[in-house]
Amino acid sequence: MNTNPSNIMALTSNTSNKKETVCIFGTGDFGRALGYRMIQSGYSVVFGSRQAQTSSLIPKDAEVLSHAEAAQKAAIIIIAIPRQHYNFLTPLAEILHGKVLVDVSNNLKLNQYSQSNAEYLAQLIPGAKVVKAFNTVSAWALQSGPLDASRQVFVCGDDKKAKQIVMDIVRALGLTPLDQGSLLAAQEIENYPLQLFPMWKFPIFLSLGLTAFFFFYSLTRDVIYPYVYENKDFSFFIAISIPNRICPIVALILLALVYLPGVLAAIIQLYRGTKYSRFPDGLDKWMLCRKQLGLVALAFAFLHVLYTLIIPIRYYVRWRMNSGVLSQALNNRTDPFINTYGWLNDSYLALGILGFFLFVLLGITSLPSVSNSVNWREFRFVQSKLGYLTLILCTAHTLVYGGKQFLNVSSYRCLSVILLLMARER
Ligand SMILES: NC(=O)C1=CN([C@@H]2O[C@H](COP(=O)(O)OP(=O)(O)OC[C@H]3O[C@@H](n4cnc5c(N)ncnc54)[C@H](OP(=O)(O)O)[C@@H]3O)[C@@H](O)[C@H]2O)C=CC1
Ligand SMILES: [Fe+3]
Repeated sequence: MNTNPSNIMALTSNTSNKKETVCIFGTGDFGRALGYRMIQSGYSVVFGSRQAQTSSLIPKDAEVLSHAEAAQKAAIIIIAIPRQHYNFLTPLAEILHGKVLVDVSNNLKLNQYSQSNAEYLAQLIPGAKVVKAFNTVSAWALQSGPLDASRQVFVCGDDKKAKQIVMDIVRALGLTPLDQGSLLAAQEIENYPLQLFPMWKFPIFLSLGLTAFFFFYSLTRDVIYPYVYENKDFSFFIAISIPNRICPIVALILLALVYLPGVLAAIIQLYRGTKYSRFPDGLDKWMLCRKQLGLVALAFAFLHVLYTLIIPIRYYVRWRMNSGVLSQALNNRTDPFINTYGWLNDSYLALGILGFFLFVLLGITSLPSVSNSVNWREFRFVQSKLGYLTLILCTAHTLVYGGKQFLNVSSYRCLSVILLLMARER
């Protein structure tokens, strides 16, 4: 029997071109895809299958044997079989003793079993060294080459050497191993593929909610009110004017929400007098999705910039400008130049430009490739100090633009439309 330590040592020190033999249990989609890729990378592959016959789908350089025979040929066995069939391994426990078993399995639902698949496997075959890996790459990604899809492979396991061997294989296949620690991490790793943008959910739903709210608010104020009380049709505002009002407000609120949880956390720590206690669950989750909140905010700010840049070419704006000029000419009057207005207008634009510039800078430094190249203190400096400065500049930009007038007019107009609706109901 081909058991362990010396065997494993031999494997790690093997640097010649022809790499060691790897055994794969299961000739399903994933087993075949992995086998194919391993053969390409120079490994010898033996499949362990219930039917020891080659089908045309199986890579032709691979051998197909019974489970027991195949297991004896290699020190590493990849179990490409769904968890519910794992009990067929129990009779093989003796052969599997001391071997590295790689669990690649996924479940159909989040936390489907109380125990992770990898821990279950370790419990079934106590003498084996179980390593969790490969579950986050799909059979499709393995076959379509390393250019597509995610290259990250999360690896965890209790035996350091076994984990190292698996990580070397991952690297040899052109993928990037990420050590996640002991087998306790398996549950989390098994949940990854089942999550759909977990960190993006809250920011996206929140921004959609805010957008809807401010849309109806502006619709009432700028379209319905003039239509009802002044019989004017401003419905075309829906295309540009209203979105351009929504974008900066939502961007600003989201950006503020990036920095609010930090402040709340500090208050909680001061109040409790210690930093060694857990934050409430909601706050914890909120803190974890700050980067995503910030990026959604940046997207809204970007839209606001685009909408603002096209203002001069809008028909409505050109018409208003022309008719202003005409009415001055017709009435033989010249509006005086007011220096204060010049200052107000230019400073609000300058604040907006600087605010947006810093906002983009924040977004860029949150990219992994950039944040990896700065140290923690530099990252903190950019994300916190510059972040607050961005928030201040953008808020000032909005306030100077006339937030006060906006709120007063808005609440008056919205209220009158609501009152009218209520009167109609009666
Ligand atoms: N498909 C994918 O993209 C991914 C799959 N995975 C995981 O890989 C594992 C295999 O998936 P996949 O290849 O898609 O599944 P398949 O259904 O295609 O293949 C499963 C294989 O398991 C073997 N098998 C089935 N029932 C039994 C049994 N009762 N006893 C022994 N062996 C059995 C069979 O192999 P044989 O006929 O040779 O005995 C079968 O081909 C799963 O745990 C899955 O979660 C992980 C990441 C991605
Ligand atoms: Fe603006």
